[in-house]
Formats: sequence, C-alpha cells, structure tokens
Amino acid sequence: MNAQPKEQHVTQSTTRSTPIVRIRGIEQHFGPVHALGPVDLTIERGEFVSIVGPSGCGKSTLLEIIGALQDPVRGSVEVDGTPLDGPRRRTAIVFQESATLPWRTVVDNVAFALEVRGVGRKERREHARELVEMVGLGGFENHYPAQLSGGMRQRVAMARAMSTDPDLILADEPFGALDEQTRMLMAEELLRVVESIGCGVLFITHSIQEAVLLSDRVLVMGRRPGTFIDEVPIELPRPRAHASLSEPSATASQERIWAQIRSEAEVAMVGTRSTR
Ligand SMILES: Nc1ncnc2c1ncn2[C@@H]1O[C@H](COP(=O)(O)OP(=O)(O)OP(=O)(O)O)[C@@H](O)[C@H]1O
Repeated sequence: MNAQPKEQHVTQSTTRSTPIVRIRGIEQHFGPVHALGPVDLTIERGEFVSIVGPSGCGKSTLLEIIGALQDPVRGSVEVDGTPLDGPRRRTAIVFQESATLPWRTVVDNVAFALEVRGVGRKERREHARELVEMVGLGGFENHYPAQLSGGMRQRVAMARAMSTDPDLILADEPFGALDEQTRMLMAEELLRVVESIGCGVLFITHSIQEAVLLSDRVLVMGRRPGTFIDEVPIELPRPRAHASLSEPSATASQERIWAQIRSEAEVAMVGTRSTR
C-alpha cells in the first residue's frame, strides 16, 4: 500500500473545531537527500497520534517541521488554524534526552519556561510544584538533576513541557533512553497527564507496543523519503493501562503495524546492501 492516509475524521468525530495540526504536501530535502514526503497530516484537538517507521525514514524531520525547528522545502503547516511562522508558545517539545539545568532544583527546572515568560516568582513556583506533583515527583522538589534517575529526569522534562499550558505536545522518542519497565510506567504516566489536560499529541516511537498503548491512531511511515503507508485506528477503551495490550484488538493492531514496518525495513536493508 502506498497511499497517503485518508483525511480521516474517524476517531475525532466528537469535535468539529479547527484541528490543532493540519499539514499539506510537506516535503523536505537535505541537499541531494530527499528525506521526507510529500505528506499530509491532520491532528484533531486532544487527539493522540503516533508515528512509527524504519530508522531514517523522516519521522524526526516531520516533527521538527511542525515544531518550527526547521522549514520544509514544500508544503504548508497550520497549527491551531494559523499558518506556522515560527516557534509557538503553546507547542511543547520533548526529546529523548531533554536537557535539565543541572544547577537548578527540580521545581526551578520546571519553573524555567515560566520565568523566561516573565511570570512572577511566587506564581511560577506554585504552578511548578503542582506539575511536579502531577508527574509523580512529589517530595523531590528540591533535588538537583544529578540526584535523580534517568526516568525521573524525563519526568522533570515532562512537567516542564506542561508548564506553558500546551495545546500541542510533540514528543520524539521521549522514553527511548529508559529501561523497559521505566518506559512502560512513564507511558502510563504520560497517558494520565495528557488525558487530564486534553492537548493534541504527536508521538514518535520505535516501540509498537508504546504506540498502541497510547494512541488514538498510529501512522506507519515507509522508508525514506517517508510517506504514510498505513493508518491504524486504536479502538481500545480508555483509561488504558499496560494490561490493555493483551486485548485481541491491541494484538491485531501490533501485528498489522509490525508486518508493515518489517517489510519496509527489509527492502531498505536490501537496498543498502546492493548500493555498497
Ligand atoms: N540536517 C540534516 N542534514 C542532512 N541530512 C539529514 C539532516 N537531518 C536528517 N537528515 C537525513 O534525513 C533522513 C531522515 O532523518 P530523520 O532523523 O528525520 O529520520 P528518523 O525517521 O527520525 O530516524 P530515526 O528513527 O533513526 O531517528 C535521514 O536519512 C537523515 O540522515
């Protein structure tokens, strides 16, 4: 299958408001390398969309374009109904190794984005404390990043991302550096937090399980230049937890996604061997 995903309004029929993200015909090239596209994508408000696909297919490139960290060579990006012309205050971006500031305590790391925006000290610390509590770090407010585990530091990054009242979270392999158990716990935590604030999420992961557990829709990207080759609606009831993955529909979704990725990765590997 090599079609762009249909303009689906399947899982998001509950809202008729402007989508939080609408991109059309996005393409990216780096010199002679055609890295991405063309791709179309719509994310509704409050919708959780994951992208999975073989290494190097253009996932991070797409996320960075939506986050205004790079400009595409072709196509249009609208966020919240407005053409994107630079970084937005209400778009939060979380990376695999989101940096924490080592000389600041947990609460001051979380308050940092508010400080930059000129929010008063008392107000920003109060809000930061609530967020620290929300991501399960209550009691660690005054610890420094070096005193925390990798998973706890990633929770700090998550709390900081939430501090600016995001309507869109762009997450690029946010749990990729964590061990499997921490990763699953963090995924459950993220679900809880996102459900409580109701923002749209674009989530890139190499873990099919994680994508199925978290998402309303999983988009499968084919090998470079990446385009969407499948769109898998995840119809598991919410709230979800790790156990949801053993439900028959979740297993079927994982198998469908894996079959697509495997065939793309195999073709990519053969291509690499034959061009050596
Ligand atoms: N700044 C750049 N300059 C040149 N090539 C780039 C640049 N950024 C990305 N690329 C190339 O574009 C392609 C897509 O990269 P991208 O990082 O988006 O892939 P990805 O799907 O996120 O990969 P992974 O899953 O391994 O993180 C790759 O071939 C990469 O080498």
